[in-house]
Amino acid sequence: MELKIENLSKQYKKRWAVNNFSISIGEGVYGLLGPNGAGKSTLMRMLVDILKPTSGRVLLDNQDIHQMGDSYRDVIGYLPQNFGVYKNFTAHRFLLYLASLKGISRREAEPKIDHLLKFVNLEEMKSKKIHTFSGGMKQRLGIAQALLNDPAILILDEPTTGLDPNERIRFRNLLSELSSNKIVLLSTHIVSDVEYIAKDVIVMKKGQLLRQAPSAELIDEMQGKVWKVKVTESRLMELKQQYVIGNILRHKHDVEVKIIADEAPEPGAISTEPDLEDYYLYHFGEEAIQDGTFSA
Ligand SMILES: Nc1ncnc2c1ncn2[C@@H]1O[C@H](COP(=O)(O)OP(=O)(O)OP(=O)(O)O)[C@@H](O)[C@H]1O
Repeated sequence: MELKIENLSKQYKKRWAVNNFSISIGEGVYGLLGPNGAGKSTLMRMLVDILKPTSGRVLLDNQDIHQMGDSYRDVIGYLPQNFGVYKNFTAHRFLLYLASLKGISRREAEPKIDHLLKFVNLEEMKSKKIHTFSGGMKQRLGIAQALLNDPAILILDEPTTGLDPNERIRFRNLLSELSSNKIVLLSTHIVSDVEYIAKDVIVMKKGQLLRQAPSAELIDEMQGKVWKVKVTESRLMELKQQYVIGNILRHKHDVEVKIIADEAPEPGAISTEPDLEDYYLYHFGEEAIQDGTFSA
């Protein structure tokens, strides 16, 4: 199975939300990474064929998805970013309702719903109303609804929003269980969501593709660009004006700071092992800090 995006663009008035974007993905988990406004949601909405591209096309095994119509919708599962749920429905009734919208009969849906609720660890919530659910539970219910038609392609728009660290880990494990014979594309601006589980990280900047590569390859590009220095608070203030700063550790008498820079920022700077956050910081700098990329 191959999903091929060819020169896809979307223009809103004068702004290009997605600009000449081309990638090709096969089975496995792919992480679409980029700051707020990079164009991730717009790209995903075109991928599920609910938004018409200004130009370009998407092919599934060489067939144009727009021309495939319902036969494409049958193989797609989608979790939109603002996943509205019917608060007064129980989890069971909600899934039954969505199954009927997807053309699945009640007889077929009932065992599937039980299976999915078990899979997303919501068995005990089956008869509970959705307004009693935590953010993480709602997201997991969102995954369950996206899986109702046993889709071969799963598109998840910021699925970890609002999840606490435990729920995040549970969610990641759930995804890696799913991915063996599916194409799973998930968008996020949280680096740690995709660092370990994604086959490839697809980095998006201002509507364009910056890179598609395994995270190890992106990390490797950062060798020799990540530094640790110990400085005073006042020197730190100066460094902040000049460099992209990573983690700051405050000790009793000094401050240990991670700096992303092509060359040693200070005479005593020690070169350290990079990670994917460093790659992201290198390319998105302050933007990454402001949009909460490192808050998780
Ligand atoms: N319906 C619309 N009309 C006009 N501009 C839009 C519309 N939808 C998105 N945009 C603009 O297109 C750009 C890309 O938005 P998009 O929502 O795709 O980004 P994103 O990477 O998903 O960011 P976020 O994580 O904040 O949702 C933004 O500048 C946004 O303001």
